[in-house]
Amino acid sequence: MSEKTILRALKGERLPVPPVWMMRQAGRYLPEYRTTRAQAGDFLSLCYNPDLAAEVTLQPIRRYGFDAAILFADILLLPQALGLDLWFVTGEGPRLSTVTTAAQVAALKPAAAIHDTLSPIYETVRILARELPRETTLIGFAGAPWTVATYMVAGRGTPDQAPAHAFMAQDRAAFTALIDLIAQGTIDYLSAQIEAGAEVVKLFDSWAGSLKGRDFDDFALEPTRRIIAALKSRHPGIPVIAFPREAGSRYAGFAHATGADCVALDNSVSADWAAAEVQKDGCVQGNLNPRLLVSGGDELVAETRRIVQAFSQGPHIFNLGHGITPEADPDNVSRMLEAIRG
Ligand SMILES: Cc1c2[nH]c(c1CCC(=O)O)Cc1[nH]c(c(CCC(=O)O)c1C)Cc1[nH]c(c(CCC(=O)O)c1C)Cc1[nH]c(c(C)c1CCC(=O)O)C2
Repeated sequence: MSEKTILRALKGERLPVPPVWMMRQAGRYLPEYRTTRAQAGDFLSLCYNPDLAAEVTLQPIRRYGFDAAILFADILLLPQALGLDLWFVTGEGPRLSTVTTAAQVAALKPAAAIHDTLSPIYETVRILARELPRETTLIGFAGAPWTVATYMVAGRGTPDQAPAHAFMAQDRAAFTALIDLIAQGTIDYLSAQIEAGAEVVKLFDSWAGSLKGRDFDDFALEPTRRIIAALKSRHPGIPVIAFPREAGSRYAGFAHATGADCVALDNSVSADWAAAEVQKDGCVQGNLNPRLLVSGGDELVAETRRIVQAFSQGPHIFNLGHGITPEADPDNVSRMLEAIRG
């Protein structure tokens, strides 16, 4: 059987050793990333430089032999392509011009215009499709509409997404129009990544946990369902991973309701619960606390083995519950891989 291990797991196959990759595997914990980033100048220049973005995507593959590479880019490039200003403040994070009224939503560019800004990203994907080892799966990605909207409304990351909740409460129709525009842009953006060579796509809904009840249905579940339905009709056979982070009990049934082929789990849910309630609908991924790659030791090995064991009865891709942090020790990643692969 020569099909790539990640694609087999995404089709529902249970593998004796789970395939593995890590959220944020190309990043500041790697000295070679810091060197290339310095060469690019700043983070956004790195994202929009296809040769250097492909280089940093390949670095963790060379060092660790992960089963998947994730395109190096950012979820906030789409808001920039829709007309917002975007910049990164060193040590603080992203800043954007904001969208807080119906008139500002109406003034954004149409989804069809995004390719003018995003075409270098498609070039990165084309380079990677040529250069990756034949056993490595190439994952494209975008933010899910709610998470992207939280940054567009607040102009930055927020602990509780209060500005987006306030916009929603004040003018639900205008907020819905914003979500719809992002969803359409996301469909076009991910389609272009697939056409350039992405074999799997992932939707990051990092702030899904702050949506409750009907708001979760309207702004996390429904846009994800719509994006997946459109992608499946344009690109049958391309698997989609959904990451509704901190969805808690709403992880149950999420794959079924949205059509996702795999649900990525954060580290706040129990692996045993997720094995029973989420994995019964298909492949799962995630759950290791990224803090353990900073602290290492026996706890890292024990937790890694516990997660492998908990998900061993069904389709599973090993991953973290969130991105690896800059403080992580690269040697701890090797220890984690040894605990998985033996
Ligand atoms: C919310 C979000 C963003 N970006 C992303 C999310 C969703 C996942 C999550 O919840 O973490 C997704 C993302 N960001 C990045 C990737 C690249 C692929 C990979 O995982 O290796 C991916 C998939 C690179 C990045 N995106 C960013 C970096 C660090 C930039 C640097 O080199 O200084 C990287 C490698 C910057 C970024 N980008 C974003 C923030 C809030 C920040 C600042 C925080 C930080 O610095 O870690 C927005």
